[in-house]
Amino acid sequence: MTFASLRALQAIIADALDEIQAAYNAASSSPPSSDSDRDSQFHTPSVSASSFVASPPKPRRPPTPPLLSIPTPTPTPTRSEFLSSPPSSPSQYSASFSQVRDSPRPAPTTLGLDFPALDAPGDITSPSELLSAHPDVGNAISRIIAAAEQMAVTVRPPFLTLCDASMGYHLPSCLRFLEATHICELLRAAGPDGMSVTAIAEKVHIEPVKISHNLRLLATHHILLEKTPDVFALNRVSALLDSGKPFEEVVSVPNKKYDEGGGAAAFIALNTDELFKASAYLTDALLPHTLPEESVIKKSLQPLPTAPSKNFPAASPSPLSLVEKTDAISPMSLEALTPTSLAPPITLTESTPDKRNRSTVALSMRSRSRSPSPSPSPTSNPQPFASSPGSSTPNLISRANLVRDSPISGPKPLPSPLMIPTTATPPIRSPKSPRSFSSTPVIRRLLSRPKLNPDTESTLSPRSHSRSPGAESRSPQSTAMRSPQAPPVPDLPPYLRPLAPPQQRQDQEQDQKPSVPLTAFNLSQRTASSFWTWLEAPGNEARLARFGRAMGGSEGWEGRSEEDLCAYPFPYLQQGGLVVDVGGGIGSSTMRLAERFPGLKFVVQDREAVCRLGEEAWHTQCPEMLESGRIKFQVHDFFTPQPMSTSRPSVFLLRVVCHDWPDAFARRILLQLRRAASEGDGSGQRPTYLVIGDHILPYACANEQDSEDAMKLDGMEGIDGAERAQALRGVRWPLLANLGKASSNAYWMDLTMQVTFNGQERTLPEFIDLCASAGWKITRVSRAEGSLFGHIIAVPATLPTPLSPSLSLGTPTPVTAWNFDATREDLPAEIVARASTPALDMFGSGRELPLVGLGRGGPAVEKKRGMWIRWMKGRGRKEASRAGVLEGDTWGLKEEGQEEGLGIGGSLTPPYANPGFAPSLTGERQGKGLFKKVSQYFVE
Ligand SMILES: C[S@@+](CC[C@H](N)C(=O)[O-])C[C@H]1O[C@@H](n2cnc3c(N)ncnc32)[C@H](O)[C@@H]1O
Repeated sequence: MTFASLRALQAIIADALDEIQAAYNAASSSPPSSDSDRDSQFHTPSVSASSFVASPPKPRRPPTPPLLSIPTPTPTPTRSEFLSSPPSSPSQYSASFSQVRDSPRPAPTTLGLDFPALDAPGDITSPSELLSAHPDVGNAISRIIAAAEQMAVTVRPPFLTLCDASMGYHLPSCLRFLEATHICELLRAAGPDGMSVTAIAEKVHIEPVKISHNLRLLATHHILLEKTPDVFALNRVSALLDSGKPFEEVVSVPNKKYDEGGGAAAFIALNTDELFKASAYLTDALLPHTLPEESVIKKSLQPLPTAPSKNFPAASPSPLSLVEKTDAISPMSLEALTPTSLAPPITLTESTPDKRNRSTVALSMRSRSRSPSPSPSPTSNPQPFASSPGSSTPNLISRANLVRDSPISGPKPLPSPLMIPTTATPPIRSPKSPRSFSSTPVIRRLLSRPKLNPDTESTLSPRSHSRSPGAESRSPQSTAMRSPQAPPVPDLPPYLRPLAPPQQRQDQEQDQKPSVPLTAFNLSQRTASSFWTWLEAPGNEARLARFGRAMGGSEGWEGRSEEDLCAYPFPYLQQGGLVVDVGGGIGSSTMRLAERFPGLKFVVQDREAVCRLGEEAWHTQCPEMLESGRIKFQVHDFFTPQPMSTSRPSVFLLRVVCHDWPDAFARRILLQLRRAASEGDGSGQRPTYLVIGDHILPYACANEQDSEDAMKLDGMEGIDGAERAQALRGVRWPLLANLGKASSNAYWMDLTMQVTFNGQERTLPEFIDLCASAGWKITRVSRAEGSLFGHIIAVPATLPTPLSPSLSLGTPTPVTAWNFDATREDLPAEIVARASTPALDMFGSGRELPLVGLGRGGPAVEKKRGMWIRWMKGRGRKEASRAGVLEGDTWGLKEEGQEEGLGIGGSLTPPYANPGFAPSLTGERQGKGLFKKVSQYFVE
């Protein structure tokens, strides 16, 4: 059957190619002049207003076609035949599959308009590029990608497939290198003949051999073009990373690199930087016992032990010794010596050059290492790997520190033009002796601070690690690193500059206790802050700005056709209707929609720092819309009630917001919108529509339950487009039901959400449940071709009853144990101490906690458990209700009089009734947030 399967895949590719070619041929006679012209050629189905309200189910899709007969194999072309002529058309096999084709395959005719070429930068406004975005073409493209990948994996030796998958991490690394060094700007200027690595090296001051190898990996993956040996050029893919600005300009004003253009470069830079690093910690975050608390950070702060140990067998050479033996510093040695993510990348963080003082970072490092400045207060800069407030410079690592015993051989690097001049010198700390966790200033501050929520908390970061007193004796290097007589620091190439000096880092580490890992992101950045807070921390300004721009770049997920825009209910809204873009970022979606729907008004809500950036961007790009008042930015926390006005909004838009949050939080956002929504009056006045823009994940296998009955059970009945959203168009044997590789983007994003936020992309049934739990009924679903990005439209439905205490009390607060700071005086001291660490901010993680000590903890554990129970019985319940931190079936209070679960969460079993388990572990959803985490402490 394997050959049959391979031939079927081959036929799928051939058919899809024929379809694309026919579309191009048809278009070449009258190239599309605009989206609407183009769409009309393809008879884009019109969308009626009624389709946005509950509609009867559509006819089911045709039954699965019968399995295919095995086609006759073709003779294999000889090598000379292959080289002298194109291989015979695979379409000759297609006849065998005509029975399963979705539509008749158009016969290829004379080539007219050509498909965009891979080997040259394309003009995204050309008819050829525009046509490639048409949904029908996009669908054919998806089938080609899915079939080609499946075919490749089928024929490839499994070991090599695994090698490819397991070492694919170098791809984002090299992409980041390409983007951060602004090589695309150089290559654009060089034109189609490309640029040699020697010439590139002169500009970026990185060894030519490193450049060529990094770029060749990208060329091997069709992201760049190696025109001739060691000469590289942009192609259709890498051209997207080009800012369009001169190289010198992006070097001297890197913060402005993303201000124009489509945002793709910002999106790729974001992905390949903080998000990529977070992913490396996915398993560590899920299996915390594989990475004992603190060790992850200690590992990065001290040389690896040379003595045999459980984690590092003696055979592993110390990275320091590696450094000593080499002239250059490898990323691995840096990783071993420093936290992985360290400071913002050099290309992002610095301010514009100070014309008065063009001293470089390296120069300032030199002077610092000769005469350290007095130690500032330990709490003066809570961002250990970021710039000091008021400083334009991130903390830096001294290359000399790393290789201080082995001076760098070879010519001294030239001052790099990528180096960002700075006027500020980061503070340097004098060594301090290790202190206990609770006596550190930051912990004292945390213990005494007022009520917090996850998005206002201070960053507690890697410097919080106390070093063990013996660390220094194990690490002679570390003593030298601290020496004020450290040798002069050579100039650093830009990609090294974000790294924090070991001396500074080690000193800072003594100030704080580390956080317990929260998400993979938290582990990777050594911060207990939420991603959003971290992004707003001093020193991350450029990352924050980049994030906003990156969201604009993510528009590529959405289709560009009229049909895709019709996914929105906007054409049916009254003139002057108000669209509230909730968590709208800097307003990238709003900008696109405002241009397309001039009769509507928009409010973009977000966090204060983001709104500020948004306003700046709009003032530059389209000030008239702001000035006319058609668009407004509004600082608003979406966990709190919507600001109410006399008229209710026509639409609440939540684009790529729900996926940032676990269910309990997403539900809270939706509930707030539901409370502010108009239900409509059934005659004329429309309800407030909720539009969710997120990926909608199909299963990777066929869903045998795709029957009408199953749809009913899943709540999909009456949802226009539900069927199409479940079963992808064009899928046929032997393709995966989700079109495999063609859909991988959505599944990458799913994992990105997990590692960064404990969030997730969702399947349609998951969306239906989520919406229903917050009083919304989904009425329509549509999905862009090729990306699985979907638009879900919902209307107000019955609110769940009883409303959660938080909502009925009107005190919706993001649910984390931080909230319990408010009640600290009532808590046992042990809970206070624990709850005051960021460890409790779980973002509602549903991950299972280790059953440490359960049932075998002896009297000590029993005593703790007793304390927990007493508190829960007494103040806990009352305070939880008052603070409104508990909600619904998993968080919420039981009705008065119900004793189960000590009144907390109907699904929880009292710990005393089942002493073998922590309270959270018997819950339907494994318990969340405070209860889960606090319970953990009581069984540890
Ligand atoms: C993934 S971005 C999406 C931005 C925008 N919707 C878009 O598609 O371009 C999520 C946004 O949620 C915002 N956000 C996070 N927490 C928030 C909160 N509590 N209240 C309001 N906005 C918040 C972030 O600042 C960010 O801009």
